[in-house]
Amino acid sequence: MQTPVLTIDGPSGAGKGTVSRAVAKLLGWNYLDSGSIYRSLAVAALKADLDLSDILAICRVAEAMSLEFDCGDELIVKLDGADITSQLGTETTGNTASIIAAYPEVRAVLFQKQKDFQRLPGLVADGRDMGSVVFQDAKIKVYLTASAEERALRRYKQLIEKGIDANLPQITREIEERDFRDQQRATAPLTVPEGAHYIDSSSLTIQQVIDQVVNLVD
Ligand SMILES: Nc1ncnc2c1ncn2[C@@H]1O[C@H](COP(=O)(O)OP(=O)(O)O)[C@@H](O)[C@H]1O
Ligand SMILES: Nc1ccn([C@@H]2O[C@H](COP(=O)(O)OP(=O)(O)O)[C@@H](O)[C@H]2O)c(=O)n1
Repeated sequence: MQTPVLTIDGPSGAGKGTVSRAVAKLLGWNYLDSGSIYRSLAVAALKADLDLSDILAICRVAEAMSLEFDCGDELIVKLDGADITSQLGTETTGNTASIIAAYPEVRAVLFQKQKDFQRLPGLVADGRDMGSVVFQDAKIKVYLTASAEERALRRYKQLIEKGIDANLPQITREIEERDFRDQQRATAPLTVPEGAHYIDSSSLTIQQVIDQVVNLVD
C-alpha cells in the first residue's frame, strides 16, 4: 500500500511548519520538517567552522551527522545526541542553511534522509521542494505563501517569543534575500509544484489555513 503524502512548500515565514504540524496531528500522520534537516547541517557546519564554499567538507558532515527528531507539541532535534533545537530557529542558521542548500551535492546526500520519513499511515512534509522534487507523487500538494511584509513580521514576532534578539528591518532584508536565493538556485528551486493548491495566508488565521488544508484530504 502506497503511503499517502501531503506536501506543503513555500517561502520563509509562510506558516508551513505551524500548519504542517497541526495537520499531521489531526490526521495521525508522520511529519517531516525538511528545513530542520538543512538547518541541522548548517549548525554542524558552523560548529565545525567550515568554509561554506567547501562543498566536499559539508557533504562529509552531512553524511556523518546523526539526527533524531521528536515531533511532540514542539519539534526537538538532536544532532549526534546533542539537543540543538535552540540553535535551529535563528536567522543565522536559516541563512547558512540557504547557502549550503544551493549545492546539488549537499541535496543529494540529504535526499534519502527525507524519503525515509515516508512511512504509513501517512506523511505531511514541509519545505521548498517537497512537492516538486522529493515527493513528486504526493497525493496532495500545497504551496503556502504570504506577503513578504507579513512573513517578516511573523518571523520577527516568532523570534522575539523565543527570546531571540531580532530587528524587523534586518529580518525583512534577510527573508527577501533568502526568498531570492531559494527561488533562483539551479537545483530544486522553490517553485509552485504542478497541480499544487495555492494558499496565500496574508489575511488568513492559522486555523483558517489548517481548515483549508485538512479539507483537501478526503
Ligand atoms: N496565518 C497566520 N497568521 C498569523 N501568524 C501566522 C500564520 N501562520 C503562521 N503564523 C506564525 O508565523 C510564524 C512563522 O510560522 P512558521 O510555521 O514557522 O513558518 P514557516 O515554517 O513557513 O517558516 C509562527 O510564529 C507562526 O505562529
Ligand atoms: N526542502 C527544503 C527545506 C529547506 N531548504 C533550505 O533551508 C532553509 C531553511 O528552511 P526552513 O524551512 O527551516 O526555513 P523557514 O521557512 O522556516 O524560514 C531554506 O531557506 C532553504 O534554503 C531547502 O533548500 N529545501
